[in-house]
Parts: sequence; structure tokens; C-alpha cells
Amino acid sequence: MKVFREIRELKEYLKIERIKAAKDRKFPKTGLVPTMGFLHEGHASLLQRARQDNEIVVLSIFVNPIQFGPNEDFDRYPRDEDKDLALAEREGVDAVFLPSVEEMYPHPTATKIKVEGLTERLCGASRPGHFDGVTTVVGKLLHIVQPTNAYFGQKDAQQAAVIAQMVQDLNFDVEIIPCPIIRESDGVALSSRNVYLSAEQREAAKVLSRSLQKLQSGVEAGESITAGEALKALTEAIQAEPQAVIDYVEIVHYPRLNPVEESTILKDAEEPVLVALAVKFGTTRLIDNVILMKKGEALHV
Ligand SMILES: Nc1ncnc2c1ncn2[C@@H]1O[C@H](COP(=O)(O)OP(=O)(O)OP(=O)(O)O)[C@@H](O)[C@H]1O
Ligand SMILES: CC(C)(CO)[C@@H](O)C(=O)[O-]
Ligand code: BAL
Repeated sequence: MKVFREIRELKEYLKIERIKAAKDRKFPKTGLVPTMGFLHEGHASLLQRARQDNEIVVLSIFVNPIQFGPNEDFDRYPRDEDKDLALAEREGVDAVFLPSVEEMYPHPTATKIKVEGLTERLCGASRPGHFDGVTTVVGKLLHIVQPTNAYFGQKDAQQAAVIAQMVQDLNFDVEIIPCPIIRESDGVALSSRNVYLSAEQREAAKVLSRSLQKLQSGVEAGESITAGEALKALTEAIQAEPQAVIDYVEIVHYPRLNPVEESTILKDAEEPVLVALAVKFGTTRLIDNVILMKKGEALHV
């Protein structure tokens, strides 16, 4: 496994790998998995999917300062390079890209990529400018690596939709592959930020997946619950947990994120429905969601 800290070195490596393959009249597919590190089994699942689909797998690890707000956790975001490299090696990654902030942003960023509309709701409303930072860094990574496929987790469902929109609007030649949420055995979605939680907060955090999954199994079992009723039930369940402070609970169509009418019976919705929430436990903000779809329907971003 190769580790690159400079853009120039990574591009040179990819060029050589592609020239070598071209001699055998092959064009190797490249899969990119962008992350902020402190890797867990959620990240591993993206790497496994990338390994299945591609000849070359590139993992990027970069805690991107421009997607954090001034009062957010950029400085204390968890980092563990040795552990990350061991997980990457275990998953058969070919190249890890670990740039410094100066390498990615040698000048104050005069140029940003902004996706309008989709970024104004949900996490975009709570974290102004966040998605401009995400699309700018992902745009740069896509240009640097030129992957065939790029992999994003559905835990960040809005992020996957925003990136897919950017790729479509700006004609990036890449397939965006959404991957399912990986959860702990008690239902809590894996997240690097879970390390911030005290034992009591970690216990309380179970309310998120428990209430989302209750809704999902009800809808899948054919219950006629409306979007308005679902929103009320979810909000009440979370408010009943004293440690939890709701940032938002929303029910929208996916991937366009347009609101679902309160009177819509969820099991009859024409398009997939995203039930998404962001909830604070102390200073730690967690997100989680479920996507309600018709049986056998495939997820598109
Ligand atoms: N539990 C999970 N299941 C599937 N994918 C995940 C999971 N957690 C993170 N990912 C995906 O991994 C990629 C990198 O995410 P990131 O490094 O921010 O990890 P994270 O655990 O979500 O961290 P954070 O705690 O900052 O939200 C994103 O595409 C994200 O959606
Ligand atoms: C996609 C990403 C790596 C961009 O910094 C980040 O937002 C994340 O880890 O989900
Ligand atoms: N996984 C999303 C990155 C962030 O919260 O900044």
C-alpha cells in the first residue's frame, strides 16, 4: 500500500498505473473513498465495495477545515493515522492520500463550488457554508484522482445527494455510489464523533436509531401512518430522552429533498422518502436517517 502526502506524487502514481495497464490494453477502474479519517467499520464497508468494483482503490483522509463552522470541532476532531493505515491495509487499499491543509489549500480559497437549493435545508440550514466546503474539497479530490467511481455513506444522505448534483451539473466523469449505513449491534450508527460521547450519552443516543427503525418497520409492515404523524411520534420519542436536544427532524423526498406533505401516507409515497434527524447530546451533534422505499426499489442519488 502506498501513502502519498503530495498531490503531484499521487497523480504520478496513478498515471504510471494507468500506463502499465494500457500496455495490456486495459483501462483500470479507480474507486475513490473520501473520508476525514478515524476510520471505523462504516468506512471499511465503503472500502470493501470499492475493492469489489475497481482495480485501483484510493482512500483519502483529510479533515477539511473549510467545511467546519467557526464554533465547530475542527481542532478536536479525532485523528489516528497509524490505526487508519492499518485498517486501510486490511481492506486492500492501493493508495492512501493524506494531504496537509497547506497541500490542499496553498492559497486562501478564492474558488469554491456551491450547490444551491439542496444545501439550504436539513444540515445545510444548521451548518451555514458546510456543504460549500464539502463540494469544494470533493471537487478537488475528484479532479486529482479522476476516479471511475466514488463512494459515499448514506449516513450523510444529504451529502451524497449534494455531491451527485454537483457531479451532474459540472459534468464530472464519475459514478457516485451511495452505500448503506453501518450500525453498532445496538442500532447506533457508526460515526467518528461517537468517541466524544460519555457512557450516559452513548446509551441515550440509542433513541435515534430505535425511533427511526420503529417507524421504518411500521411503514414496511403496511401501517398507514402520515408524514405529519410520523414527525410528531419521532419528535416526542426523542424529546422524552432527557440527554437529547433536537436540531432538526425532517421528512423529505430523496434525493431531491423537497418536503413531503404532512397528509401523505408514507407507505404510498411515490418517490423514496428520507426521514432524517440531527440531535445534540451535550456538545456532540449526531445525525441519522432511514430511507423509505418501495420493496425491490433501488436507491439513486
Ligand atoms: N456508519 C456509517 N455507515 C456507512 N457509511 C458511513 C458511516 N459513517 C460514515 N460513513 C461515510 O464515510 C464517509 C466519510 O465520513 P466521515 O469520515 O465524516 O465519517 P463519520 O464517521 O461520518 O464522521 P463524523 O462523525 O464526522 O460524521 C462519508 O461518505 C460517510 O457518509
Ligand atoms: C466527504 C468528506 C470526506 C469531505 O470532506 C466529508 O464530508 C465526510 O467525511 O463525509
Ligand atoms: N461526515 C460529514 C462530515 C462533517 O460532519 O463535517
